[in-house]
Amino acid sequence: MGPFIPSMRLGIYRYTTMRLSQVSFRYRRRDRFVIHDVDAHLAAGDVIELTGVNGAGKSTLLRLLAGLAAPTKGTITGRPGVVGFAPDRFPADQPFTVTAYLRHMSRVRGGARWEPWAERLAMEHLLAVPLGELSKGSAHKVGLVQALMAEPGLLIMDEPFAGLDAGTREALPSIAAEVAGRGGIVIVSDHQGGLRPLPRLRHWSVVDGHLKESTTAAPDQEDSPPVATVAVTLPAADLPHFLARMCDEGYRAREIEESR
Ligand SMILES: Nc1ncnc2c1ncn2[C@@H]1O[C@H](COP(=O)(O)OP(=O)(O)OP(=O)(O)O)[C@@H](O)[C@H]1O
Repeated sequence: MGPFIPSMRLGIYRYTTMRLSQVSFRYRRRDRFVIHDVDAHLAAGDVIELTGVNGAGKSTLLRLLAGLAAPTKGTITGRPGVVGFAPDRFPADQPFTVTAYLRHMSRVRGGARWEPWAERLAMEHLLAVPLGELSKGSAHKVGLVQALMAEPGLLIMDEPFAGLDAGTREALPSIAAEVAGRGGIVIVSDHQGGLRPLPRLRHWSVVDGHLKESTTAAPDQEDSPPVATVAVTLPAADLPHFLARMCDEGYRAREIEESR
């Protein structure tokens, strides 16, 4: 244990509830609606898996959640201030190397540190590569780093497992759990069950633009034993490491009040 440091900031403190009320969306006037009357709430610490067939409206819903598109009808409230969005198709047609792009995004994000994420996602060999020359999986990693670098309160990943190498696939559930452990909300569209190792994963499916939350637990959550909640007091400086360790071990852990 390190020395007690009386005050620290983890970046995410306010435990938000984000609400979608009667959200509908169409791309153009006179087009049909592709999202219909969605009511939903997302609480701090939630990790949500989103599924649906091609064209059901998953990416559109994620863009609405991220604030990249505005509902045609209805409202979305309580969106955390920092949103990280890793799109399904990372725009790789820009004339930058990976490093130049991530440096630029870091400046946009107020000097956020991207290097630890590049290291964690084993990207050193990609840093000098122009974006346009990246494989789909490598481009995804760059998209993930730009989404993660600013410690998002809302992290949205659209099909992040597609084309990813095994190491990064294995790292993603821990990363999602860490963001949730800091009080963030994580939403991931995924058909591959990549987040199923996480306890208490919520499951949403989009069917023809309608959102359904499945009431049946994922197989590995069925018959789960009763849970207990404990309070742990520790030096503030140890908090990030402690939360990461708990999340890595499959527990749901988060700070419940600001250190003084
Ligand atoms: N920019 C756009 N302009 C008009 N229609 C669009 C646009 N983007 C998507 N759509 C339409 O909206 C509907 C939902 O598309 P969306 O991409 O959200 O579905 P999805 O579930 O993510 O599909 P996929 O799994 O194939 O990515 C589809 O009918 C699609 O054709």
